[in-house]
Amino acid sequence: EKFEITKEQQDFMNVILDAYNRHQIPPDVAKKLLQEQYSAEENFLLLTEMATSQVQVLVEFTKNIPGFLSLDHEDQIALLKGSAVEATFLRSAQAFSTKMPSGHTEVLEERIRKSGISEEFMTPMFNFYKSIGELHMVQEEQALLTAITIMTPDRPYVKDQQAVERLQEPMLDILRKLCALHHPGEPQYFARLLGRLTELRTLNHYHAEMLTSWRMNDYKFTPLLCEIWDVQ
Ligand SMILES: CC(C)c1onc(-c2c(Cl)cccc2Cl)c1COc1ccc2cc(-c3cccc(C(=O)O)c3)sc2c1
Repeated sequence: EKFEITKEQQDFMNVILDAYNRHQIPPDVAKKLLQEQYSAEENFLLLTEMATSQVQVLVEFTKNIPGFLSLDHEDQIALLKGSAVEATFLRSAQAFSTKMPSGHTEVLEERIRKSGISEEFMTPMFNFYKSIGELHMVQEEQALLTAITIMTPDRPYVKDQQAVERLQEPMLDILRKLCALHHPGEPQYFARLLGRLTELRTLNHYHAEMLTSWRMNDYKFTPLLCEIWDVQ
């Protein structure tokens, strides 16, 4: 059956979902969103802490994606560096639409809007957050979409793209079946999810500009972010 999820696909899905739920931003870091001051510097520091913690979460989640650790080591790094911003956009978008307790969402939006990011990037960023929120993804879809984003074969410097494709394709097949299962009234839902992945790629470009303008204003990042984003 085209939409029947097989036993091994269900097992695979449970591994991804468990990893996705196990690795989260520590509550004390997320809680800080409510406590600290609202100056641009304070907001930037908080968001830097969130992004740094998020990258650590991303690395742990990625290591749990079946097959990732058997890839060429340099390709593992290339996939993480190539997907870090997109995965963080997905994760923070999901935090906006589902995870955050109500009230945190406005605080997070306020801090992002007042953290030295220029106006021109706010529109595409918050349009993306809105478009993710409107999808009402279930947890399995969120976890799988993040894993699929990480396992994108055509990232810069990936040598064995076929090996990455072989890991991404089975996840796309499970996602297609999950969409049919969880959104029976919307035959186009899977296509809409894939459309978000295309939108994510454009956000990479805006993010690179955000980094440049932060650096021009002498904002500092953590060593982990400098390494994964190739800055400084
Ligand atoms: C250095 C810093 C200023 C920065 O540079 N670019 C970006 C960025 C920005 Cl603005 C937007 C998208 C992507 C990136 Cl990369 C950032 C800040 O990134 C953030 C901002 C907010 C959140 C919320 C998270 C959140 C909440 C609850 C729960 C969870 C969870 O995973 O459980 C996550 S993560 C996270 C990471």
